Amino acid sequence: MKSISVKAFAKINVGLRITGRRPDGYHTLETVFAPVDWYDVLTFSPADSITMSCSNRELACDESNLCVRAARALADFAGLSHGVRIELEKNIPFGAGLGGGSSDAAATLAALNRFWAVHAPLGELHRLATSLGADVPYFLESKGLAYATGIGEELEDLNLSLPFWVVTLFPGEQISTVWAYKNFHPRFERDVPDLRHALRALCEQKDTSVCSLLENDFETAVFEHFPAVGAIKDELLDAGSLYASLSGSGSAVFGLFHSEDDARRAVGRFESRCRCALTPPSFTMS
Ligand SMILES: C[C@@](CO)(OP(=O)(O)O)[C@H](O)COP(=O)(O)OP(=O)(O)OC[C@H]1O[C@@H](n2ccc(N)nc2=O)[C@H](O)[C@@H]1O
Ligand SMILES: Nc1ncnc2c1ncn2[C@@H]1O[C@H](COP(=O)(O)OP(=O)(O)O)[C@@H](O)[C@H]1O
Repeated sequence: MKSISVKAFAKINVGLRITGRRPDGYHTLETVFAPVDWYDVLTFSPADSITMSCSNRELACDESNLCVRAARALADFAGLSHGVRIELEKNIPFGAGLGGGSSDAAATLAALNRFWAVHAPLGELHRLATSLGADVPYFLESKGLAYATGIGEELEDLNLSLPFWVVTLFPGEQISTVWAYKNFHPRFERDVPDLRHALRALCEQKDTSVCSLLENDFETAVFEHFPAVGAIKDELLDAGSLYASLSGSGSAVFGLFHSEDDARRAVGRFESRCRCALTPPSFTMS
């Protein structure tokens, strides 16, 4: 069998409201995931056992890696003892709130489902994905903007796309998701229209007045503990972005821009200090 290579894209959260805490400790939330043009490349080749290598030596390639965990979860589900060699070209920063690990896990599930001819039904893949991480189903099931509730695994395709240039910056701080969920300032009770309304107005009418509804509930705690991250957001606004926000639990920050020139100028301003990605309007994962 031949090798196959696939891209695993990063996401940003356009608005993120934490709405409650479940008895198992997980938090319920309301968010909109959007894809950005920053991706890892995974290559799968035949092998006798499940093995993995990665272009970034900082990332463990053992049983803790989400690619290996996804491969094992699928093999266990299918009752197979097949092997695979996974090579990960890691480009997406981790501990960034960009979902890179979750995207790698989803790409592994989808690719091995074909590579090993498991043909697991979608419902089963969704269950496996959720067991690997709350963000994993998004990468498995969507290519564009998706509205997420539950713990992030209940998804609705919005059939919308962002009509803006997106500049995504990684300030270099690695922030653990567990830390962020322990330290955010809860605001569970809120009487606001749901994020779908805001996204529809923003995408269909370019109505930027709705941006005030797009808070990210991690920002206060993250900016208190990592002031440099808050400063990057302020600088993005200063550079002309119509809206800027932390993505997920950080530390990545993104800004939306009307014009390509302004977005490229912003990249030029930050690229010597931060890893950056520029995403064109109406971007989808493909
Ligand atoms: C915050 C978000 C926003 O999209 O993304 P990131 O910033 O990590 O990219 C997600 O909720 C992260 O999802 P994901 O990274 O898949 O989380 P998981 O691996 O399932 O969970 C890691 C830990 O985060 C906490 N957790 C995660 C999701 C959730 N809805 N409630 C939680 O409380 C739990 O303590 C859990 O043990
Ligand atoms: N394939 C992978 N890519 C990235 N991180 C991984 C991977 N496998 C396991 N991890 C672990 O998951 C953590 C969170 O990674 P990631 O999902 O990229 O960030 P975030 O949750 O901030 O979006 C990393 O710090 C790392 O310890």
